[in-house]
Amino acid sequence: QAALPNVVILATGGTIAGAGASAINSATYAAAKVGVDKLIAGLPELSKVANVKGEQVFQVASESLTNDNLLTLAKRVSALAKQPDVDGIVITHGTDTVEETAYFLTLTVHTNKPIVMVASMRPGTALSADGALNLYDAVSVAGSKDAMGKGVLLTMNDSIESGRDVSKNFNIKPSAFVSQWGSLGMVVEGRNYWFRAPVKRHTMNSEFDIDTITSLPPVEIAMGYEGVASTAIDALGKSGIKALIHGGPGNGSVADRIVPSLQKLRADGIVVIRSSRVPDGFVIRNAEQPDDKYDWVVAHDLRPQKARILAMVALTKTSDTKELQRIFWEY
Ligand SMILES: NC(=O)C[C@H](N)C(=O)O
Repeated sequence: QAALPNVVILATGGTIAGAGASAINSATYAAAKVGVDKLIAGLPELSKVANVKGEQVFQVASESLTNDNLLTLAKRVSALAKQPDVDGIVITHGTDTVEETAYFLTLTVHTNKPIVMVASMRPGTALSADGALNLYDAVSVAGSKDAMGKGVLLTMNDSIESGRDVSKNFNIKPSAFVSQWGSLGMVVEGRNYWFRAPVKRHTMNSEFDIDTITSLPPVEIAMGYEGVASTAIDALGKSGIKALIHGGPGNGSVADRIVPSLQKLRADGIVVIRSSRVPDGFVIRNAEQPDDKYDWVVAHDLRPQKARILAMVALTKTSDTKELQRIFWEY
């Protein structure tokens, strides 16, 4: 229909494509079972808001996605966004790592067209399944002119979240996704209500471009906790990584006994990035640890898993720690 926007749904699996043995199975089910054509056929309401086409990119639970999957997906999104007959793109995804993929696309895809991630906490076979409405909302947001230029978005539970800020903060409830700086808006009955816009660099304003990225450097995460030993950090230091994210407690603090191991990594040319495992807040440079003296980078407000995504992308351009710190402030 000429009056409606053209939206492509890229399907990657997850619980939104999941199936359980019975309707009471809201938590026990197999993810990534239902194909995109069946998802679209099961939701005839989509044809009222957009001309929808589906493409099955992967069929996996999101905890099993790889760096290669990220590159494949982002390159496909970038190619579609360049097509004049595509107005918006929806990506169905598992909830476990959707925040990581959303941030990767935010950093690397150069487009103003809406890119909307969507997921569900319950499989479509369960009572009160949340996937159908979430998908309807995603398609309607992806087809909206007012969603352009706002970076990669996520629609879950009536909310429109920033792909940069959003995190999974609860592992069962449909209200699982929260952005510490607030939702961008809400989508209700196919209409968008906006309250904020992102200020960090994204999509069109990013210095990174998926069309020129062919591989991602290995970056790993080590957590901090009471009684932590240096075993994991020492082993990772010998594994060929280019950067290590330290997910420390509190303000991204680091146990005294771990500091020499992190200094050894830095002396060996590995970038050390100090982040916090606390869900909200941000890490301040030279508070807790002398980052200038040790030549460490701080992850600003990014949780360890998001800091890893930015580190991989940034390292495709530079390993200069001053530049990396600038990038962590700006994105
Ligand atoms: N709700 C979900 O989608 C969880 C699932 N493990 C996934 O991330 O694929």
